[in-house]
Amino acid sequence: MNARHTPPSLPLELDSVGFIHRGHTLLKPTTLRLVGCQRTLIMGPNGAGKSLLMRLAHGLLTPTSGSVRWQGEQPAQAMVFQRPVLLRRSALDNLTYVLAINKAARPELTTLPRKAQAMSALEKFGLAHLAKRPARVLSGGEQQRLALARAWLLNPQVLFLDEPTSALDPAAIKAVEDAVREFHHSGTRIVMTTHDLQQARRLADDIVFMHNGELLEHTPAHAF
Ligand SMILES: Nc1ncnc2c1ncn2[C@@H]1O[C@H](COP(=O)(O)OP(=O)(O)OP(=O)(O)O)[C@@H](O)[C@H]1O
Repeated sequence: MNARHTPPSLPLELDSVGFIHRGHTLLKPTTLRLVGCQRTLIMGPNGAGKSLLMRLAHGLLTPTSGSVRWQGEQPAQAMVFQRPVLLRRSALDNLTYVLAINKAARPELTTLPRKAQAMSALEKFGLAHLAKRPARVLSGGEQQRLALARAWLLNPQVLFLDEPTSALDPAAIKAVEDAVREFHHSGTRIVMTTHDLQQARRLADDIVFMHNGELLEHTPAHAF
């Protein structure tokens, strides 16, 4: 493995994590332990609570009951959404910006000049020829690869991906899946939602199955 960093050896633990909104239980108390440098795919029908579970795990949302904790120091995390949120500037500048705003919190990211790091990430994800193009005019697949390049620069120990391929054609889906493998090989733990069982079989080490705001199963991928 060509690891860029030591993967989080200590697990992420969700202990009876629940989420109630305006009297409606959207996530029933859920206990989940993610250990090692695995690729965990979260599956289930629309409205099952997949994104909710992931946002709670990432810390974007606070549970209304239970707790989310990393045993040990909280690792560096990044998240890629179904529709990438990109700034109104060039592809290259979207990347240099993320390095600039993380300068204080993550000084280790600034060992090389920002532009050189950003260009190398664009090259890695096949976007170097689009460096100067405004990010928001890129195709859906290109935007998703740019979001992945941005996450790559942050060198996350854990990458959360929320249905990153649901709006993409087969070639773009393959590019995203290859990128997920690349993150995994570099030592990043993956937590990703998908509707696509075949994709889960291609990518997952373990699968979490949700239904109606409830975690029904957490199993190794080969047993799903
Ligand atoms: N922050 C929030 N506040 C209030 N309701 C929410 C919030 N996040 C999600 N919900 C609701 O919780 C339910 C589960 O949503 P979630 O997005 O987790 O489903 P999902 O399994 O990811 O579905 P899909 O496959 O359609 O994306 C939905 O009814 C949604 O409207």
